[in-house]
Amino acid sequence: MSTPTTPAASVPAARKHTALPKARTLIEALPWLTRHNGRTVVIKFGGNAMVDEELKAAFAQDVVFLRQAGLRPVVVHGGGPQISAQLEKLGLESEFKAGLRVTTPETMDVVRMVLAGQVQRELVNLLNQHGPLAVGMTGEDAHIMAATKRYATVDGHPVDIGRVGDIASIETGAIQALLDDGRIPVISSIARSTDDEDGGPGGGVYNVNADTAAAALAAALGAETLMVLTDVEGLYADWPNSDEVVSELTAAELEELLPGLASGMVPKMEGCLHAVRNGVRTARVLDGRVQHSILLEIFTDEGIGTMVVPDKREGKPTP
Ligand SMILES: Nc1ncnc2c1ncn2[C@@H]1O[C@H](COP(=O)(O)OP(=O)(O)O)[C@@H](O)[C@H]1O
Ligand SMILES: CC(=O)N[C@@H](CCC(=O)OP(=O)(O)O)C(=O)O
Repeated sequence: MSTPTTPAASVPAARKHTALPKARTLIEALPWLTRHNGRTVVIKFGGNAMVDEELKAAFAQDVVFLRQAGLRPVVVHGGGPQISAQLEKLGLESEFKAGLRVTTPETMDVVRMVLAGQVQRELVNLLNQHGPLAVGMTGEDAHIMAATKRYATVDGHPVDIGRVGDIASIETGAIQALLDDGRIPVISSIARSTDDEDGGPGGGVYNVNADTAAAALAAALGAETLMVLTDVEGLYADWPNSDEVVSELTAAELEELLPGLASGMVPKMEGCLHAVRNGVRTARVLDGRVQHSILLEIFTDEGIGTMVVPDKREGKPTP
């Protein structure tokens, strides 16, 4: 007597669940998860990218996702438009020279109040909707960032723009301790002064461009990646005449382009150059107006924006 068999046609090749596409999406991210596990990522969130509530909430989700996926995200935030709005409310004017805010001692008080008391608090609160993760600090805390006076270069000449600083040194201890503890540091771009003569109102601290601060921090932390979120798609090759985005360029190529760039992009691209010249594997400028731009950039092939990579002799970047 022969053994009964089930007709082959009635055996499904593989049982498919309706949620299978979700599993596929997760599995697609596996190589990226493996590659970035344990790596530090510094994310600069620009004031111009913080335009609406949904975007801010999506930004917070992305950062928390990175943390839960085993990366070590650090947020450095800007707030230029928010500072300008507060100055206007107080009847004070905003003036920029070579892309840097002219910062009187009075302005410095407003910068500090808005960045540390308003923008940073908002980001910390958004991140902490997902758990006790974010801790906000300014560069003054635990000597994280020290700065010296910075002059703007206008028509080739140095111009005094008040309490604007350039990073002189960074102590990463407090940030590393927070990262080791599973927290997400959120840093405002204010630095303590190392100049001796400081004192009086607004004395002792400097207003640092947030792109500059993020790049310096990325280099000091030995970050894998610096991500700068802003309100354009990336670096436009021929701004403002065309919207063709430069998708990738080397440090040497960027160095050549820098003198021709307009303010706004200057501190970002200078920061990207500084980062990749100082050990950061890739520096990217992303469109912060695109929801989940961080996840799209880190976990998919469809990288968006502009990526700066080191020159070949500086080491091969991770894609
Ligand atoms: N080559 C360029 N490519 C893209 N944007 C440029 C370029 N040159 C100047 N910009 C300007 O830089 C701006 C981004 O810088 P900024 O306003 O300081 O943003 P954020 O607040 O995100 O730091 C863009 O909105 C654009 O107006
Ligand atoms: C010296 C200087 O210009 N500091 C900036 C700091 C904030 C910042 O950089 O904010 P965004 O990233 O949103 O432009 C300012 O006062 O506007």
